[in-house]
Amino acid sequence: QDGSATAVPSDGVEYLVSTVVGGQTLDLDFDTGSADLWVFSSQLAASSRSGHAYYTSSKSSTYKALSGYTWDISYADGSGASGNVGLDTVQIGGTTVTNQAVELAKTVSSTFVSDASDGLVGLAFSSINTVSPQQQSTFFDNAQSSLDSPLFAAYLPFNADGAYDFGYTDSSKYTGSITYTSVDSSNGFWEYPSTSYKVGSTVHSLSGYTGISDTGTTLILMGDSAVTAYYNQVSGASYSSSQGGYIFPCSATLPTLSFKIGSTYATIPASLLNFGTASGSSCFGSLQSVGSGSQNIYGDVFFNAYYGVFDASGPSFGFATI
Ligand SMILES: O=C(Cc1ccccc1)Nn1cnc2ccccc21
Repeated sequence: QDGSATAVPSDGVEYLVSTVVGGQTLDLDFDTGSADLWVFSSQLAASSRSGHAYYTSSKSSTYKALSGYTWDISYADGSGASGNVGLDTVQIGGTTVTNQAVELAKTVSSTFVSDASDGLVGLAFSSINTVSPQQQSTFFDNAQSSLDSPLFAAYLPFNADGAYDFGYTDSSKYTGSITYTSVDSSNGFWEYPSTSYKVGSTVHSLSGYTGISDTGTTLILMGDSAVTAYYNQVSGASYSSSQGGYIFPCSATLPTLSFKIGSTYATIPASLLNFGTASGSSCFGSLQSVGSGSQNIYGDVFFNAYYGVFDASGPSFGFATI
């Protein structure tokens, strides 16, 4: 059944959604860049659980263990988690899935211990789910048959409560029309061609590049050529190895950044491209390097400017100004 769940900004790093798993409430990070639903669990060492709500399978009357099933995920930022698997009822807003694969963490990397979320809800394609010996389906894949339309949407306004809508798009959350582009799901991501960008009004080619809509990434991550071209237009900008990215004087004037999603440019306003104070009078850029490869990662900063629609029919990705 269609529904909407509130997404609350946390530390400016992620948006958390209150989710009920087997009657137990956890604040989960919705991640369109991965496909595992995993939770902090009673199987974690107490030191790893500190500061977190966690799931205890023995306290759920609807939990069913999947004997011998395991999961082990590594994310592009070097973090990771692993554990075992069961089935339980998961409620997100007004949408409920019974017999959802719930991945119980036995280990989590240090970044998760210090992070605010109590686990993740993967909303990429189930083809990249890590459960073995039988891959499991995402919450969205399992929910689709009960939704009016096989889609979900992310509304993540800057420094304000947002929402994930399941089964419908909410015209009160965006202006103008939604522009859609075909998605190539062969890598398991919501991925599409992204072959040009603009720094201010200057157009640059990015031949062969794609973009990924990834709510599990905070910033906008692009190839080094784009990142260099952008910060060359910012007075006093430099790469700081100690800060782990490009910084600039907080007083600097920033150009806008636009990039093609399919054939339509999305434009990120200068205000969103200053991620905030790095140290002293230096500010950290919202645009950073993705490292190697030809996939740009359009994270939460993109969704601060655009309502994003993830439509399984096609599949396609749509965006509209918020
Ligand atoms: O890993 C990343 C950021 C990243 C770094 C380097 C290259 C490409 C992307 N995002 N992410 C997406 N989903 C995540 C889930 C957990 C941790 C990080 C997550």
